Amino acid sequence: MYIDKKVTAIIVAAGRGTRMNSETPKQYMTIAGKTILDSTIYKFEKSNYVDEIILVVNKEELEYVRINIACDYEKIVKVLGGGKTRTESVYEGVKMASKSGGIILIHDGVRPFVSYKLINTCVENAYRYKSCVPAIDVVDTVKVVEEGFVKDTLDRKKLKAVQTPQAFDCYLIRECYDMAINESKDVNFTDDASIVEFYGHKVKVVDGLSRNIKITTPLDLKIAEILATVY
Ligand SMILES: Nc1ccn([C@@H]2O[C@H](COP(=O)(O)OP(=O)(O)OP(=O)(O)O)[C@@H](O)[C@H]2O)c(=O)n1
Ligand SMILES: C[C@](O)(CO)[C@H](O)COP(=O)(O)O
Repeated sequence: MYIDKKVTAIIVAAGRGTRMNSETPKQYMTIAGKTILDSTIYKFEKSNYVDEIILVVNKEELEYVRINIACDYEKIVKVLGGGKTRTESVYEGVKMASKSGGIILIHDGVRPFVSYKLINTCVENAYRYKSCVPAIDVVDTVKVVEEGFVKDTLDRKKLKAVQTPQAFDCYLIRECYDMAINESKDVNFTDDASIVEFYGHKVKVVDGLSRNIKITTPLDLKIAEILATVY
């Protein structure tokens, strides 16, 4: 499909990886000889649709990343310092990318197994619908638990587990993020689409990929080592 808009990928990698329990932030851990962050950036560098990449990292690592990582990629146009939460880190990228007039992809730096096809699908659907997220079916039964007892069992047929990249028209995501940051600091948004939904916009859902895991825990790292032998 011909996309007559600039496509900017924001890769957020400013987290500390507390659930990984490791001194080195997980995005700098190595799998199959490459850091997780390098493997992630590579997918966007080689994507036919992506024109430029904005990388968001911890402020303390800015210099290191600029010198040792960013210079290896032609599409990285900016390395920015992130914030205390994922939302704050994404916002730094959104403020910069929204000047492009195009499409913004927002991706976790710790999802290196994203495919080129999924990136394309998200861009194409954001071009058409302004917002798009990839999602997979939930395989467990999900319950609402309060004070150690089940309050409710949710209808699994209606549930999806959402991944990144999440793709948006740049003006829409900028407007929603501006409002969220300025007005709703108490709301706990765990992904970017939630912010767009919160302000009443529809979000298109496309099929995600089981292998597109977010490397979060030591077990995920073991799974990632196996996935890296195949993808
Ligand atoms: N302040 C933050 C927090 C998270 N992230 C990024 O958002 C993605 C998804 O977050 P998560 O897996 O939760 O990473 P961490 O915050 O590092 O992990 P934890 O919650 O276990 O500390 C990661 O690429 C992470 O680096 C970020 O850019 N800025
Ligand atoms: C954005 C996300 O990856 C979608 O599944 C997820 O919500 C990030 O959550 P985290 O709390 O930063 O791990």
